[in-house]
Amino acid sequence: MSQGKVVLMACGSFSPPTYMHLRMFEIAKDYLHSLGLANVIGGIVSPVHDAYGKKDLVAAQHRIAMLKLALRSSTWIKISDWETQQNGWTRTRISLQYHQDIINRFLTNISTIDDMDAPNWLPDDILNVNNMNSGNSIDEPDNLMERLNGNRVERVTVKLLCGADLLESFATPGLWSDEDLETIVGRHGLVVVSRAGSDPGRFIYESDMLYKHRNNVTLVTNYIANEVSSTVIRRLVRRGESAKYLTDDAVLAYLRTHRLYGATSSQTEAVARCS
Ligand SMILES: Nc1ncnc2c1ncn2[C@@H]1O[C@H](COP(=O)(O)OP(=O)(O)OP(=O)(O)O)[C@@H](O)[C@H]1O
Ligand SMILES: NC(=O)c1ccc[n+]([C@@H]2O[C@H](COP(=O)(O)O)[C@@H](O)[C@H]2O)c1
Repeated sequence: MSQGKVVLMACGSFSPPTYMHLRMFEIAKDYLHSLGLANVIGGIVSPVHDAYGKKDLVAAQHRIAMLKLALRSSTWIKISDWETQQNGWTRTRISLQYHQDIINRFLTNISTIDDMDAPNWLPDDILNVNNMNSGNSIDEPDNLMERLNGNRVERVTVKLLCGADLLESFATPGLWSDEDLETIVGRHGLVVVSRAGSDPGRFIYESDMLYKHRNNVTLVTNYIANEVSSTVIRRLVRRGESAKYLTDDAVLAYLRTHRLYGATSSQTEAVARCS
């Protein structure tokens, strides 16, 4: 059954962004469309706050700058700096809910956000509200929204897009609250891209909560497996080795210019000579 209009949101460090961080959006969108599971109308990358404190997490300003470079050719994936602008780390449930609320409020033009400028992470399709609302059926009518707007409005669901390793982190004691997971999986939904060394199907089967909500979890097999990760890029950069073709050249140039992850000036000069 179609899950209606969906925005895919990926949360993470993106320190630095890799081709796989962006590739997973394309793989997921194609899969959902090809099976008629959902109409993906946008993608959001939400880098985590500096206070998340993960090893090698460089300042959000750098991670966002690198994401902008990596995404400059994308027509549909936007970057939200909302998490990075908060006073501290934001739980993923809160972030999903925030972005979903803003999108749906924007669509229905509820008075509380009348004077709100459209955030720059808002998918282009959302901005074109008239197109959004023409001739669409409603899967789950929201009477409040209809009453407020006087129109038939199809709500947008923001789903968490992640790799199978993030799904498996749900079992790490103390990392996620049961209540948050219930909301993330039950109300938003997950789109999980396979990753070497993970068995998300088994993981779902072995979790009562995930099994209960399995209709709201889409597993996407990445047949063009690619195990590039931020860790791999940081390691290569630290060792003065080439990370070319694992992420955008402009991202590599940026991290060298700013001496991130132990990049050295000689690497900077080498890039400058080659470009
Ligand atoms: N190669 C990959 N295949 C599938 N999903 C991936 C891959 N690399 C990253 N992801 C997903 O991207 C999201 C953001 O992850 P994150 O920023 O932690 O990237 P990472 O490359 O795994 O980072 P690090 O190496 O620093 O742990 C997560 O949902 C993660 O599962
Ligand atoms: N309880 C939670 O909401 C929770 C727990 C762990 C990680 N996360 C999120 O998952 C992402 C994980 O990123 P890393 O894989 O880089 O650690 C981050 O965006 C982080 O905020 C959320």
